[in-house]
Amino acid sequence: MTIYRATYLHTPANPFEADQALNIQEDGGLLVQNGRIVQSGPYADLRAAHPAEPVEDLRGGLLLPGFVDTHVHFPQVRIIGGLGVPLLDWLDRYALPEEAKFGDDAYAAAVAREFVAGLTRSGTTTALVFGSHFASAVDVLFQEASRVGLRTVAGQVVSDRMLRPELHTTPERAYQEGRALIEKWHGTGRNLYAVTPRFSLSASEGILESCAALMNEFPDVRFTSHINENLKEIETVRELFPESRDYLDTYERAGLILRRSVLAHNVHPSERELGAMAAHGCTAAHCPCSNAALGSGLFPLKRHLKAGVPVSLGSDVGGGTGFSLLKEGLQAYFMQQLLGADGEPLSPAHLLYLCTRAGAQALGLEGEIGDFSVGKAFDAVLFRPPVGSTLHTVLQHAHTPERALASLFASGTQSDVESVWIAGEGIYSRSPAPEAAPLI
Ligand SMILES: O=c1[nH]c(=O)c2nc[nH]c2[nH]1
Ligand SMILES: [Zn+2]
Repeated sequence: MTIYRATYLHTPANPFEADQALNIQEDGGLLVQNGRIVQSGPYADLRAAHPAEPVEDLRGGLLLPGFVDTHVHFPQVRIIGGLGVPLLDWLDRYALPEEAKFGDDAYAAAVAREFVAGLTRSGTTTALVFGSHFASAVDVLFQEASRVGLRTVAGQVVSDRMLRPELHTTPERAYQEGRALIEKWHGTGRNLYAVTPRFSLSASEGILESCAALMNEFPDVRFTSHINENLKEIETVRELFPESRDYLDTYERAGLILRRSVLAHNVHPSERELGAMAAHGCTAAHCPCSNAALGSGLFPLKRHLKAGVPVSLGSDVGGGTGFSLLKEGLQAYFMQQLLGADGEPLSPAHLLYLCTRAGAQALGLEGEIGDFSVGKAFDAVLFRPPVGSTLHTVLQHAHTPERALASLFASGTQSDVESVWIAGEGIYSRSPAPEAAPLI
């Protein structure tokens, strides 16, 4: 067993529903055995109860539950930063040409290393991942995730129209390849499978039916796709599905909207769609940096909350601008500020919840991860800014841990992550800063 001694913060309750949802231990202890938290509370109490156990001293930083990114694209790491165009042009110009390269397993393997490293060194310990259109590249992704130990929920992306021929499949092939991947990876180690049609614009009814066949055959696999991101996209989907009431209905009619479904974006929902998502318990993955970068719009968080739709956060790399969920939290906060009276004011507790427990709930993993309650896996990220950095100065002068958390969201980056654990296993540790080179 090990006692982790730290200032830790977590949200065992939902701050959108309960006051005092943020739990803070200023000099806290977490006793971890076989990767699980077995006792928590003030460090002094834990030490008194376990005088002989080794202690990892993590003071001087903030220890948070590992982040859960509920929308991120594996094959888009190398194209982060395609700014200045709306969604459909961005897909044509940046995303799809890059994704076409993933028929080459060696290329996919190189990017898989970059992708998994990008997530883990940002403090993300669980991710719902849009895989590749190529089944073998998805296999490569799961192999890399397993090597590192990242909790990965991922699937083959399927489409049969309007992208480019090499990215298209057929309903029969989508079913066969999906089935083989599920049998190999779903429930293997820390991996789970998510059935993943790209979006209704590129998916015929036949493809959506093949997705539903997989969901019915494997009742525990997750489902993810995109919805209501961009006005031109929504109009095209309306023309392609004249029988459907709205965008959500294209998935709903196929039986794909369930408690285990996560839909990215939902920037422009109707009231009917929000009501139906709430009724099914389906989550909206809010991707604020991507929405801002692609000019998709301002996410109506207040309407989601009022309707009772669960909301989580996604980085949406590469429409998004990087892997750090701190930045997504900050951008979510900005967006709600900019919405004025229509915005939902977000506190540091809301931001932490969105980065952690909300994602765990979206994926049906709230019994396992998402906060530091006793019994959960020790998935954690230690933010300890380098001495001399501005954030280090700010944290030293923060009056309370809650103020420090707000400052971390305001200006924390990947380089402030010192260590990351998944199920008690150290999977990332920042190497010490290199000696400064002499100027002359
Ligand atoms: O942000 C997005 N990124 C994508 O790759 C994509 N594909 C369909 N719709 C999408 N939206
Ligand atoms: Zn996306």
